[in-house]
Amino acid sequence: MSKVAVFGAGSWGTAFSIVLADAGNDVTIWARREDVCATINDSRENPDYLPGIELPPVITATHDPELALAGAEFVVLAVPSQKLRENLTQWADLIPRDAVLVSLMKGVELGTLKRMSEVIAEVTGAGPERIGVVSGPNLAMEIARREPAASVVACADDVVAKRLRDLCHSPAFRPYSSADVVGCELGGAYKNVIGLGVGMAVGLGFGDNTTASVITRGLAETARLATALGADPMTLMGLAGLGDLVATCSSPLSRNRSFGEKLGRGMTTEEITASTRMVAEGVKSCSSLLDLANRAEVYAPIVDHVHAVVEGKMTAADMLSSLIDRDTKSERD
Ligand SMILES: NC(=O)C1=CN([C@@H]2O[C@H](COP(=O)(O)OP(=O)(O)OC[C@H]3O[C@@H](n4cnc5c(N)ncnc54)[C@H](O)[C@@H]3O)[C@@H](O)[C@H]2O)C=CC1
Ligand SMILES: O=C(CO)COP(=O)(O)O
Repeated sequence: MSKVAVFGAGSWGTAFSIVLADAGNDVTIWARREDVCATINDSRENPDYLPGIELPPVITATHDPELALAGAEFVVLAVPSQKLRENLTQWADLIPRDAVLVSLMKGVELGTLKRMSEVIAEVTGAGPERIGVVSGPNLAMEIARREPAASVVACADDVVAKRLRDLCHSPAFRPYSSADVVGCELGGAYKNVIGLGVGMAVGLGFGDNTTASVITRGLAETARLATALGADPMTLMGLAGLGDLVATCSSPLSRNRSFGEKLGRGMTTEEITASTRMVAEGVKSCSSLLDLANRAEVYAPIVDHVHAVVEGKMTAADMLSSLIDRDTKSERD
């Protein structure tokens, strides 16, 4: 049994805490809101994010980071990507020096264009052997219901990747280890943007040919950027690439796909953002991924077009016409 601190009591932080508890660990969740801590501790539920799911007794919640981090062997981070730096800066000095930091987040920081593992390294000074990533087709509500699913746990250090694998292998959750942190993180961040694009097509009333085309060309685009930035292309063919893309783009549970669907039906980004409490990471990361692609001189037409719709510079209908209108080219280019 390991002692794990999970920072973030949203959908995925809470669902992954269930996985960790089912895998035999002692889990303390840090929640930003004290009322969420009280509800988790008293009612064994987190109704704002996972209504109807009973949390195992081994999970407790606290608003005090020091309490959550005391003796923690693993520190799991599950706050919105754009909020990681400001939060982690406050917690960094409290983190035990030998604890492994694990990112559950799927985004790229605006401005710095850093992946979450890079933000973690910068803020805490932890080396690559102390930083892991979990990414795969893991819609929080399905995981919380213990529906069978697999995922990838990546760390540059093979021994630590295997420890992470053991840490979260539960009766319903099967992790595979990998050394490709870059591929897993970029696969996870990019699929959110492709999910927005697919959602737009659904919102416009288009069918499976359109969505399959966006998914497949989205995967090509993801692999193009990720490999240019050092990822193994095979990672993108695996659970953290294709697997996550399929789950996100097929599921009405995906916040990114749902957000895109509303854009496709004509709502604005501001209207949709105001109507939900949950994060759709692609709305911000489309901008940072586009900047990353431009910096690496990688052609990224889907991210470019999704970004234009999110920014209100193009309608979803014009986005799809414009993507089709482009000069034709080889499928492998
Ligand atoms: N929900 C899912 O199915 C999955 C989500 N992820 C990723 O996990 C990360 C977290 O997402 P979710 O838990 O789904 O989000 P969520 O929207 O369900 O919850 C976000 C949590 O962060 C907290 N939060 C919001 N603003 C904050 C701030 N300024 N400082 C500190 N905490 C703040 C909220 O109170 C909430 O507890 C994201 O990067 C997401 O892409 C990854 C896999 C699955
Ligand atoms: O990452 C996810 C599934 O793997 C969750 O997707 P959404 O953030 O779009 O809900």
